[in-house]
Parts: sequence; structure tokens; C-alpha cells
Amino acid sequence: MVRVSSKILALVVGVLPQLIQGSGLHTAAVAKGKLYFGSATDNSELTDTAYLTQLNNTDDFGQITPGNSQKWDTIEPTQNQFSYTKGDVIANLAKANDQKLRCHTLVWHSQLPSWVSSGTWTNATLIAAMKNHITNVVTHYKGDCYAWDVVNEALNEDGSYRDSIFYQTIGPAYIPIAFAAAAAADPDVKLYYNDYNIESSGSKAMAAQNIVKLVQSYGAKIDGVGLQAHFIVGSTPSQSSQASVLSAYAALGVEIAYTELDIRMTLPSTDALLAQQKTDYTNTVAACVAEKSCIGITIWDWTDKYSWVPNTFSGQGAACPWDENYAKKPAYTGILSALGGTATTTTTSAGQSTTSSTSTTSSSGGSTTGIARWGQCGGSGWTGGTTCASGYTCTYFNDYYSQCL
Ligand SMILES: O[C@@H]1[C@@H](O)[C@H](O[C@@H]2CO[C@@H](O[C@@H]3CO[C@@H](O)[C@H](O)[C@H]3O)[C@H](O)[C@H]2O)OC[C@H]1O
Repeated sequence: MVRVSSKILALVVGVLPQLIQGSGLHTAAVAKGKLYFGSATDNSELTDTAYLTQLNNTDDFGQITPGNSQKWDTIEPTQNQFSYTKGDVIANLAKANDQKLRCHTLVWHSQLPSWVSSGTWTNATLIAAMKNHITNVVTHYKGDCYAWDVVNEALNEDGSYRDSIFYQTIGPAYIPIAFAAAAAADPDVKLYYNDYNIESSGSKAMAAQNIVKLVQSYGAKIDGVGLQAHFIVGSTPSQSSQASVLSAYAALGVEIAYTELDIRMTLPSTDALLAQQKTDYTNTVAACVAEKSCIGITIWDWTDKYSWVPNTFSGQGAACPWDENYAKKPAYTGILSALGGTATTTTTSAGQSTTSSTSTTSSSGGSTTGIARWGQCGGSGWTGGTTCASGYTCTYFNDYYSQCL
């Protein structure tokens, strides 16, 4: 009979739970004081049972985001006809798994139905259509979402406003109007501005900060800035440059989340690229860990099998922490170590698996040009101190909103 010393037994018993359970990404993130580590997903992927099993693994994923099923073209393909079937599948999955749901997205220039993108609009009719969309959708998902990405990608790379149908027709005021409508429909849900290339300092990150100030100056609620973080292996911003912009957002009194993290490479994948990808993921996650106001991280799907990257960026891919065969890549270990977790993982090498804009609005009393103000003028006359610059007339649209035109 083999006798096992009590010391060895204690060691095995102590280590066993880690070997069996490991410390997954979400578990480790929560231990670091974050709310969640999560993943995007999409309806078509859920028929893949191996995929679903991992998505349901709440040790790794305490949060999910629908990749497409809450976008305007899916939910309101025809004006005032709402279809929640696909979005509800993801929302119900989150509920069943006790995972947080990030809801994505209400107002975005892309994936719009043609009745919106090619419609003939006036300022008032587009505001009404946008508010109707937001009110319906946010009300439908009231209580289900941790956060809504209220406005997505309103900025150009130089920090100017993107020339979307919303900006063209309404001007920058569409942003605070959207936030106010979302807050009115669900006062408890967190409301985010979400964009890419705002993860390190520069004109676009500065413009994102100005969007926060713009919404705040209108007296509307904004709770967070979402950093999409669609990065490229080898040119991902350093941890320190991400950290400094995170603290700039935090100084505005909002939280921050990494909302769509993935780090793509030019294919084929090599061991060197996978090693650099691990470093890039590690640095990004470490920047969030170090910033108290950074509350969570979402990867834009967890496996290369269903990543959006190859369909969008020709010749690029392998952007996720798991490969297309669901084996963990070095990136997984990097993320876990940045979260302070312990890896008992199988990671892949390239060949095999081994264990081991600037707002011109003044906040009070200044003159505005072409800029909306809340209740500052209207049918019943001035209610605030704002005056329009010479040559502009203050035009009343509704109780929330007027504009110097
Ligand atoms: O043919 C379309 C297909 O192109 C579409 O792909 C989705 C496009 O959006 C992706 O998510 C965005 C990625 O980056 C940020 O800019 C946005 O915030 C995200 O919403 C999504 O992952 C792709 O699947 O899907 C629908 C098909 O009909």
C-alpha cells in the first residue's frame, strides 16, 4: 500500500481546485475589483454547442454583448415596427447565466435601415424618429442591461464630428438628445459614449472627452466612455499611454469600460505574432486593472472562429484569445496574468497546442451658433441666458431642445 504524507495530501487538496477550476478571466477580474470580464456573441453562433458551452462558462465570462441583434436595422427595420426576437435571445441567455448584459447600440451611422439613412428628414422629424427608437428599445430592455452604448462612433479620426445623417440633420445636439431620451426610458441603466481609437491621447480622445462635457453641459446623464479597443498586434498603445487617457476620462466623473477588445494580425499567425499579441493584450488589460474607474473588459467574441475581423479587414484575423479550434492562445494567459489570475491552461502556438470634435457650446450664458440648447428658448420665450450669435435665430423644436440657426 502506498502511504501519502499529510503534507503532500494538503498540497494536492490545495492545488486541486485550481487545476480543475482554474481561475477564469471573469473570476480574476472580479477579484481585482472589476465588475466583469465578458465577450460579445451573436445569434448564429449559439447553435454551436461547444461554442455555447464556453460562452456559458461564467468563470471566464460574467458579461455578454450582442454583436448585432440590438442594432437599429435589426430592431426597427421599418419605421415604428419593432422586432426584438434576436435581441431577446441574447438578453435571455445573459439572464439564464446570471451574466451582465451590455446593450449595443442605439444611435450609430452604420447598420441603419435605409428608411433612416436615406430618409428625407427635417431636424424635428429625425429627432422624433430617433427618440421614438430609443424610447421603445430602452423601455423593452429596461432592467436587463447593465449599460447601453447610446451613441456609437460619432467622431472622425481628427476629432471632428462624423458626417452621419444624425449630425447632418440635427447637429451635435443629437448626442445629448439621445442620452436624455435613454435616461428618460430607464433612469437606472448606465449610459455610454462608445468609440474606437480613443484609447490613447490625441485629437479623437480629446473630442470624446468633449462629448462627455457636451452631454453634461446639457444637463443630460452620461455614465461612461466605452473604449472599443480594436487593436493591431505590434501597434497597440502602450499601457502607460492607455493609462493616461483613462485617467482623463475618469477625471470627468464617468466610468470607463473596454467594450470590444480584440487585437488582430496580418495572417498567417506566427509564434512571434502570438507572443506580441499576448504582450498587447496584457498591457491593455493591465491599464484597466490599474484604473479604479475602469469597470470591465469585453472581448469582441472569444474565438477566432467567429471573429468579425477577417470579414472586415482583408488578410487579417486571429484577433481573439482563443483560436478557431477553441484552444487558448498565449493571449489568454497574458490577460489572466494581468488580472492577477493563475493559468492552468492549454495554449496554442502557431503550429500546435501545448499545455502549460470639439464642442463650441458654452455651458452657461454664452452665445451659441448652430448648437442646440436645452429649454433655452422656445414658444414661451427665453428660459435661460443663452443668446445666439449675430445672424442666428433661436429656433424652438420641443421642450428639450432649441437651436441657433
Ligand atoms: O453583412 C453584415 C456584417 O457586415 C455585419 O458585421 C458586423 C459589423 O459590426 C460588427 O460590430 C462592430 C465592430 O466594431 C464597432 O465598430 C461596432 O461598435 C461594432 O458594432 C459585428 O461584429 C459584425 O458582425 O453583421 C451583419 C451582417 O448582415
